[in-house]
Formats: sequence, structure tokens, C-alpha cells
Amino acid sequence: MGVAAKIAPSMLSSDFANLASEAQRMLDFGADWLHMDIMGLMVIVLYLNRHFVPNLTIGAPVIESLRKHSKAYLDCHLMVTNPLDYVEPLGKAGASGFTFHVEVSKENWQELVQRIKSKGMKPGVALKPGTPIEEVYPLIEAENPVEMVLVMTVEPGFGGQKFMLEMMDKVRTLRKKYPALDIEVDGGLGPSTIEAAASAGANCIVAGSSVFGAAEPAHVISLLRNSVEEAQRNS
Ligand SMILES: O=C(CO)[C@@H](O)[C@H](O)COP(=O)(O)O
Ligand SMILES: [Fe+2]
Repeated sequence: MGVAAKIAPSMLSSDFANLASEAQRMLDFGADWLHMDIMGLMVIVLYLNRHFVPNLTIGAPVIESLRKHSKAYLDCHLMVTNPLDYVEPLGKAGASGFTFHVEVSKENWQELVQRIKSKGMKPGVALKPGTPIEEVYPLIEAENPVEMVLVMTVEPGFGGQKFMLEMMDKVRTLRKKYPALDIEVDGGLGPSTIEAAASAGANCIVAGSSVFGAAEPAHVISLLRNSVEEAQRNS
């Protein structure tokens, strides 16, 4: 048996005006984690056209509000250019996981990991589709390592995009090299793509539109979990 399957509906596809009840609905349907996409930019970086993604979503105040209504594991995916600035506020707000992007952390990932852990959060590193997998190896092999790698299977920024099958080479390579690592995939996951991700070795599955758009979200969540567990049994 491999690393535990974690199914994480992406709350980006939820009705933000009813976030607490949407979160509870997903937990009742069998979700393990709630995936929180934190996207941002600074006005100055926007002006210079250097923002990380062309979208704005939620921040620490929303995590803090949700935490008052839920004990769930809040799996925060930081799509910002300055993740270090969010460690303290998100830790205080009650985030559980803090996954930053390797592309914006070349200079300070050691400090980031150390500070994330000191706030009681689980550190993870994410990479965009164009980023080679080798870039995360030092973070996994460090004395103070990240505990999860998030392989983006779409360009970050929006839900509802098409799954990039070619990213499964990264997942396969990672799984072979690190059998006990939590490997998360994010973007375009659903009933038609889960088999590829699960057989490549992913165990943490983020799914937004496929879960929230389903007539029976509980059915999709259990299908995702079964695929991961079955792939692990067959590996
Ligand atoms: O990080 C992101 C997008 O940048 C994701 O978490 C999406 O929100 C996933 O949504 P679907 O592709 O599953 O609809
Ligand atoms: Fe995400």
C-alpha cells in the first residue's frame, strides 16, 4: 500500500458567497482536504506585467473566516510572487498546508520551509507545467525538506482548464525517486483523467470543476479515491 489518498476539492469552483456551507458539503461528500487557491498580485508588479497569475482570489482573511466554521485540513496553494509575506498571516489564520511555487522561491526556499514549519503548517512546493522537475529535487532532499510536491497539470490561474497528460512524466519520475512522498496533481482532474494521474503515482488529487459541476459530487470523490487506491494496489 502506498501513501494515503487525499481528495481535495478546489474551493475555487465553489460558491464563494456560501463558502462555509460549500466546504461542509464537500466534507460530507467524502473529501479529505479542501484546496484553497490563493492568487494574488501587487499593484506594482501588475504594472510591470510580472504578476504570477492573471487572477485574484482569496487571502488570509477568508481562510480565517472559514477556519471559524471548519476543522478541515486547508490545503493552501500560493500563486503569488512573494510567498514569504503570506506565511505569518496564513499561519495565524489557520491554514494547514502551505504550498509555494518553486519559480518564485529560488532565493529563499530554505527560509520559507523553516518558517512554514515553525507556524505549524505542512510545507509543499509547486511547479508550473514549463518548469523542469529537477528544480524541486533540492527541496525534497534538503535537511529541512518540503513534505509535498504539487505538479501543476494546467497553467495556474483558473479552474476548468484541460488536463496536460504530458505532465505525468514528472509524476512518474518523482514517484520512482521518492516512494513515500506526497505528490499532488492540480488542474483538469476528473473521472476521465484520474487513471493517468493515479497510475503515474499521484496520491493527492485536486479537483474543482469536475466535483462541483457533477450531479453527484460524492460519486466523483469516491471514484477519484478508488482510482488512486487501485493504482497503488497494482503498482
Ligand atoms: O490551482 C488551480 C488553478 O490555478 C487549481 O486548483 C484549479 O482550481 C483546479 O480546478 P479544475 O481544473 O479542477 O477545475
Ligand atoms: Fe490549485
